[in-house]
Amino acid sequence: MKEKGLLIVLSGPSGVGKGTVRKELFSHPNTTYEYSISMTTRKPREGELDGFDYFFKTREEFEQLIAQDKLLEWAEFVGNYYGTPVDYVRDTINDGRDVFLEIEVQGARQIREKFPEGLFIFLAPPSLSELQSRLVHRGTESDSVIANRLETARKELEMMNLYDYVVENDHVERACERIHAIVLAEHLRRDRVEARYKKMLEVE
Ligand SMILES: Nc1nc2c(ncn2[C@@H]2O[C@H](COP(=O)(O)OP(=O)(O)O)[C@@H](O)[C@H]2O)c(=O)[nH]1
Ligand SMILES: Nc1ncnc2c1ncn2[C@@H]1O[C@H](COP(=O)(O)OP(=O)(O)O)[C@@H](O)[C@H]1O
Repeated sequence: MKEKGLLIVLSGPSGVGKGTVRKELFSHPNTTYEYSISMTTRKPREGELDGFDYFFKTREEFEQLIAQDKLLEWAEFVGNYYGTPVDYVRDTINDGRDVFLEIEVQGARQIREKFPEGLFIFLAPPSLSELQSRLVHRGTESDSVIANRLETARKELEMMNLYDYVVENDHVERACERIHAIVLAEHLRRDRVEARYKKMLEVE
């Protein structure tokens, strides 16, 4: 039977740099993971494309996806729905390829419960003040949305201990190298466990 791919979940507070790190990871031709494009009811930002950055949906369409069980997880984050298409994730993993999700912490928690064999990586800011300054400098949200996201971020940081790894996003390239190293180590670990298990079965 074909060995399954890994489900890699990158999460962390808003503004920590998840999107930036993910784009950097996927800008390298040697990145072998497949990025799962999420569904959202958020309006596209300038330059964002449907089917590339997100699948942009109306609230009615999204609620229908929930009702039809088409989402591996979903969450309402600062007034909008976000969710992961279950078929894409299942088919890709079953085909032996690694899937990479970049999602907020409520969704990551749901996946941890449904799919504990996933690899959970928390992207952490160097400090809360650096997190605030990243949100302000990004300039995509109003002051009230930033205040709301920062308040949420404080609670999100408390969930760090539920993850397999914490990666500090001090420099984007360094954070990417750490993520690559973690995925590689996890593959080696799983291969070793698998080989050992097969060997034990042979002996008995
Ligand atoms: N639960 C969940 N969160 C998602 C999904 N896709 C994106 N997100 C998260 O939703 C949050 C808001 O995303 P977005 O509006 O693009 O803003 P930004 O990432 O803060 O620039 C971020 O924390 C994303 O990681 C998803 O499929 N499920
Ligand atoms: N390592 C880093 N050092 C400095 N700024 C960063 C770093 N990573 C991301 N940023 C900046 O922080 C802001 C938030 O990053 P973003 O990727 O949108 O965060 P998230 O997806 O977690 O909400 C952006 O302006 C981005 O350019």
